[in-house]
Amino acid sequence: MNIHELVQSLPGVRFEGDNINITSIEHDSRKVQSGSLFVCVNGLTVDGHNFVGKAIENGAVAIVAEREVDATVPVIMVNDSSRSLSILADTFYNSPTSSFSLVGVTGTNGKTTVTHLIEKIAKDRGEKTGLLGTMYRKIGEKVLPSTHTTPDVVTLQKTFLEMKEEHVTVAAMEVSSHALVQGRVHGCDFDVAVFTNLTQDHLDYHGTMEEYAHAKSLLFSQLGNAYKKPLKYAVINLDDDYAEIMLQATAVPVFTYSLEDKRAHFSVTNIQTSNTGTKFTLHSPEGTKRVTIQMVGLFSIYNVLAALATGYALGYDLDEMIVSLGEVKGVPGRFELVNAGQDFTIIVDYAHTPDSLENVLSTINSFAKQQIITVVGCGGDRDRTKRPKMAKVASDLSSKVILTSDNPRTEDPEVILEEMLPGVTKDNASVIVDRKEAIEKAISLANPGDIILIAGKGHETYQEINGVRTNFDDREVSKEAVVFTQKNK
Ligand SMILES: CC(=O)N[C@H]1[C@@H](OP(=O)(O)OP(=O)(O)OC[C@H]2O[C@@H](n3ccc(=O)[nH]c3=O)[C@H](O)[C@@H]2O)O[C@H](CO)[C@@H](O)[C@@H]1O[C@H](C)C(=O)N[C@@H](C)C(=O)N[C@H](CCC(=O)O)C(=O)O
Ligand SMILES: Nc1ncnc2c1ncn2[C@@H]1O[C@H](COP(=O)(O)OP(=O)(O)OP(=O)(O)O)[C@@H](O)[C@H]1O
Ligand SMILES: N[C@H](CCC[C@H](N)C(=O)O)C(=O)O
Ligand SMILES: [Mg+2]
Repeated sequence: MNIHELVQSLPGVRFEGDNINITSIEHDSRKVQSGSLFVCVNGLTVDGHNFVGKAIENGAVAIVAEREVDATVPVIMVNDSSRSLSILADTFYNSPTSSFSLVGVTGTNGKTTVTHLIEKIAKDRGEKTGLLGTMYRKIGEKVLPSTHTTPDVVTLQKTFLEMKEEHVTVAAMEVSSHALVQGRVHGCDFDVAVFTNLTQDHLDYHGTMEEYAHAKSLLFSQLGNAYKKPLKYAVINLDDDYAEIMLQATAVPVFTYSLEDKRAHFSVTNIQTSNTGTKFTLHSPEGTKRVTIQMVGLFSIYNVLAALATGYALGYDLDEMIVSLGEVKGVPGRFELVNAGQDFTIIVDYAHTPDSLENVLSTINSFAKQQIITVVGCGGDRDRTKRPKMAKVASDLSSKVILTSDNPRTEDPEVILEEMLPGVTKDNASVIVDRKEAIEKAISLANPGDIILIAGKGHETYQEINGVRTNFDDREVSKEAVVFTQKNK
C-alpha cells in the first residue's frame, strides 16, 4: 500500500516525502522484512525506538516514531505510536472484521469455554467459523498457534484477513483486559460483546479491581464505534458485581442472563446437577425450554447462557442451539477427565484464579463421596496477591492439598510457594516443588472413589521455569503415573 494513503488515516499527521510502497506494518523489529513500515512502541520492558537500526537492517523502508530517532529512511512523527499502530493496521488490512460476524468475549473466567460454545452453535448451522484465544487461532478447521489470549494488533488483523480470505462467516474471540488497555482490538468491528464475570486476577498489571473493571468495560464502550455494521449487541451476566459498569459503558441494545434475577432476558429455574451433567429450565424471549448439558457445575450454566444469548443476538434458532450445546462434552483442559483405568477420578482443569478454583472445587464437593485431593500452584510473574487466596480455597475445599509449581517463569518456585502457604487454613497441605512429583504423590495417596483435581494448567503442554519452556502435560503426566503405580502394585 502507498505510504501516503496509510498516513492519511492518522488524524493530524502529514507526510510530504516521496511515495513508498509499504508491504507490511510491524512493531517488532524481529519481524520486519523488506518493505515494512516499522512502528516504534515504547513498551513496559523495552523501548521500540531503540530497535530502529535493527528494523532498517531487516528492510524497513519507513519509521513511525514518537520521538526523534536516528534513521536512514523517512520518519513519520506521531503523538501516540501505539494508537497509530492500531489505526495503521486497520487501514493496511482494510478492516477485515467488517466482512464477517465477530463476537468478542471478555471476563476473568469462561472466555475460552464460551468462545468454543459459540463456535459449536455457529458451525452446526452451517457457518464457516473462526476462533481466537488462549489455546489457538482457528480458521475453519485449520489450527494456528497462539502466543497470547488476544494477539497483538498486527497478528490479529493478519489473522482476520486470512479469515476473510477463507470465507469465514462468524468468528468468536477472547478479549483480554491487557489487550483492551493496550488497544490490541482497536479496529475490530464487533457484532456482539460478551461479559462473563470479573473476579480477582492480573492485579499486578491493573493495580486495583476498579482499574481491572475499567479495562474490561472498554470492550463495551468500543462496541458503539462507527464501523460498517449497523446493529450491535452486548451480552451481560447480570449476576456479576461488575455488571453495572459494563452496562453503563455501552449504548447498544443489551441481552442479559442470570441464574438469580428473573428479569434477565435469559434466566433459569429447576436446576438439577450431577457428576455427569446439568439440567435446567431456561426462560427466554422465545419462551420456556428444558435444557440438558453434559458439562458440570453452575459455572457451566453461565457459559451456556452466554452462548445462547449471543446466538440469539446473531439471529440463531434457540431450539437448534439447545440441541448443539447438549452435544458438547467439554473443552480440552477444562474439567477434563483423565482415564487410565484407575478406580478413582482424575480431573485436569484450567482454574488459575481464586474464583475459578472455588467454582471447580465446590462443584466437585457437590458430588464427591470420598476424599478430594488437589494439586495446585500459582504462576510466576503474575498477580502475587492471588497466591494465598488460591491456597485458602484449595485447603478449605479439599481433603488434602499438594502445593506445587505452575509456570514459575522468571521467579524462584520456592518463593511462590512460600507466598501461597499463609493462605492454608487446615492441617491438610504439603509442598512438593516439582509438579511431576506432586502429581505422582497425589496418585499414590488416592483410594478407590477419591477425586484428584489437578488445577491451573489445563490444556497447557509446557512448564516454564527460568524463562525456559519444557514439555509438560498434566493429562499425560497423570496417566503415566497411574500406569506406573498399577504396574508396581
Ligand atoms: C504485560 C503485557 O501485556 N505485555 C505485552 C507488551 O509488552 P511490553 O509493553 O513489555 O513490550 P516490550 O517487550 O517492552 O516491547 C516494546 C516494543 O518493542 C518491540 N521490540 C521488542 C524487542 C525487539 O527485539 N524488537 C522490538 O521491536 C516490541 O515488539 C514492542 O512493540 O507487548 C508485547 C508485544 O505485543 C507483548 O508480547 C507483551 O505480552 C507479554 C509477553 C505478556 O506476557 N502478556 C500477558 C500478561 C498477556 O497479555 N496476557 C493476556 C491474557 C491474560 C488473561 O488470561 O486474561 C493475553 O491477552 O494473552
Ligand atoms: N463462567 C465461569 N465462571 C467461573 N469460573 C469458570 C467459568 N467458566 C469456566 N470457569 C473455570 O475457569 C477455568 C478457565 O476457564 P476458561 O479457560 O474458559 O477461562 P478464560 O477466561 O478463557 O481464562 P484465561 O483468562 O486464562 O484465558 C476453567 O477451567 C474453570 O475452572
Ligand atoms: N492467561 C493466564 C494463564 C495462566 C495460566 C497459569 N497456568 C499460569 O501460568 O499462571 C495468564 O497468563 O495469566
Ligand atoms: Mg482463555
